Amino acid sequence: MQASSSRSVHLSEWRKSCFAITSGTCTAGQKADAYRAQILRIQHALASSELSQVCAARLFKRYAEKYSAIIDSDNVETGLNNYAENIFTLARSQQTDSDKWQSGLSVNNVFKMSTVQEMLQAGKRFRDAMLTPADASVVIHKEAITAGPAELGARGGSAESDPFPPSAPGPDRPRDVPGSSPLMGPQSPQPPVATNTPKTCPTSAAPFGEVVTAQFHATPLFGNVKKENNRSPKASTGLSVFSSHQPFPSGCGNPRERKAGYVSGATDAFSTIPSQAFGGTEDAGQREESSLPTFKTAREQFWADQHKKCRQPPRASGPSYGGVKKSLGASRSRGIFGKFVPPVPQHEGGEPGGGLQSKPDSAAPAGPGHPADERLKNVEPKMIELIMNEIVDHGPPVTWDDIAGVEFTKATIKEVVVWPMLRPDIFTGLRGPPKGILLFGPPGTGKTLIGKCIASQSGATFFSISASSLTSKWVGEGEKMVRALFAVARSQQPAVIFIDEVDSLLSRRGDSEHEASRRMKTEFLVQLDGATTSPEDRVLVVGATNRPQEIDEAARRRLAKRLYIPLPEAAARKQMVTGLLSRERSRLSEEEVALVVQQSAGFSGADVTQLCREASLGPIRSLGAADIATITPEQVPPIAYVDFENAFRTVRPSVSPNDLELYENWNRTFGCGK
Ligand SMILES: Nc1ncnc2c1ncn2[C@@H]1O[C@H](COP(=O)(O)OP(=O)(O)OP(=O)(O)O)[C@@H](O)[C@H]1O
Ligand SMILES: [Mg+2]
Repeated sequence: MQASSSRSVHLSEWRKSCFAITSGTCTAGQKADAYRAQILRIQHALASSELSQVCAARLFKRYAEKYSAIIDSDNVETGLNNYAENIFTLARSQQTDSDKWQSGLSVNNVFKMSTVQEMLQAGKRFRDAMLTPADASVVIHKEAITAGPAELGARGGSAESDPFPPSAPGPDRPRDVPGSSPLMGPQSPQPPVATNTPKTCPTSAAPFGEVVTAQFHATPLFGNVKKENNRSPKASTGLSVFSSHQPFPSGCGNPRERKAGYVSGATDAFSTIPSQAFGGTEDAGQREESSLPTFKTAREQFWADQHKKCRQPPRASGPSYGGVKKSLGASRSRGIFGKFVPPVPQHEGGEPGGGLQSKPDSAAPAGPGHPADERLKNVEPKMIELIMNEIVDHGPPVTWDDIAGVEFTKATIKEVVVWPMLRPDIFTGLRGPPKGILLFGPPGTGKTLIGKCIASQSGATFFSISASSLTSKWVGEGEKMVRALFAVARSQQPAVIFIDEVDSLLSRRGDSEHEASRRMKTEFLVQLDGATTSPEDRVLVVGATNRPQEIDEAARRRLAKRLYIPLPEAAARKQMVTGLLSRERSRLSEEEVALVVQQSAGFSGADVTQLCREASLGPIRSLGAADIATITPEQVPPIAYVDFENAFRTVRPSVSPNDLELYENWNRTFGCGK
């Protein structure tokens, strides 16, 4: 009964104020009063559970916007241009003494406020005591840390989000009581509780921050101090002073911002997370910090110093092994210099684990003369990074025994790649290794496999480069990429640059060819020739191709060791077949294996592998579909000769006799084998 009568009272008041607002005869001040009254009524209704939170939030937002529009407007007829005073009034639930809604404060006399004076003094002190920007930052933080917690602790919450001083009247200061509305204390369903309102007004911090920042911007040191000030004890004091009803300048700051803050703050206030009410201010501070470059934090200064150090040559580094492909840079924390990956390790002062690993059996020295840096000084860091990504460091290791046949080739490669890496002191002068090797032969004979074996066994930094990695990643700059490649390889020596399908990179230069492509090839030849390298440099280029006749004649000369990788002979095929069958269950007799070897004459290594794969599927095919679903691996029948017979029906040699003749001719003409 009582409740219904109070509701009807509210309703009639509501109607009255609605009429006052819409009548068109009331002044801006009256309208603002009416809106304010409505806002307070909404708060009251919410506190006494007459309105749902959703409904109250919606109404509050609506009236807050209208109210804000009037007090912010500088139109003398429709607005009050008196924001701050009215916010105070709203906060206190009192009407201002000033009938005219004019603030006693002006922009000038705001600087006489003790709080503002304090801030200015603090700024001056910082400026005077400034040693470096980093030091200043430390001071600011220190102050915030030393003085802040006491105040925060006393308040039992965020000083920023609670504009009330500890001395504010207790009952009217609802704390963060779980389940209670942030607007109204749980035990205060009394009409308008003014002290709750500031929580709905994050703008209470905004004008403050704006004034302070405007002053501090005069000195570069405080270029981005806004956030610090908001956090500093002085900022807290300022907020306390502000909320303890000290006058504050009106008209400072952008009314639209204030309005937005007010309205969003109002919405926040209706959420059940009071501490969010001031979140927007904090974020804004962070954004602002990043946009003002004049001030460096200690961390930024540290990074800048580090960066300077990185640029300076002194980096004693031994040659590094290329066990780092992809992991180089990818696993690093790059910090603010994200893109740049130093191509050589930083043993001193570098990031732990960030650089390259030490090459275990590295023979070549890089040493204290920092040759790596010297070599790379004219190379773009981005290109260095791309090249470093071509270093091979993973994949299953391939041993020399995994390569069947090609004994002469294997011996030659050991001679020119492995031993010189092990004993550079012996392999000098005439015994010095060649600068380039060309592996050529029919497809599927193991050229790439040999490349992988060199990568695993040589102990050198192994760059696996394809024409596409030199051209497509850096369109039109292939020439520079080639230069970068050799520069990086020299810095990582001993190094092997393996170029699979080298014909696509070093095909004969033609008239119709694109200029960029020609230039890249020419650069490659220059680098390969060693004109730009010293005789001690241990960089070996290994090219592989199944189209040797297409290689540019100048490149052919530079790839001095041209090794023919022929189709595997019977012994090699046998080694392959037995090797492959040893990993599966099979019941081929010696004679049957010999038959398979005999029948596979003319097969390449890849063909033999394919034959064995096909044969291995024979036992499975003999099973029914139902058995395949249920059978265990052990129950799969072993591979038999009959499976090879069937496989021979589908697997054919991939190299034709005509093709073979071309290779053999080319080998006779240009090859260096026996
Ligand atoms: N001599 C060999 N010993 C063992 N396996 C071999 C040998 N030659 C070829 N193979 C098998 O054939 C596969 C293909 O070989 P690889 O890719 O090295 O041929 P390639 O000469 O590079 O061919 P292409 O000229 O077409 O690039 C290898 O993965 C390996 O399984
Ligand atoms: Mg290949």
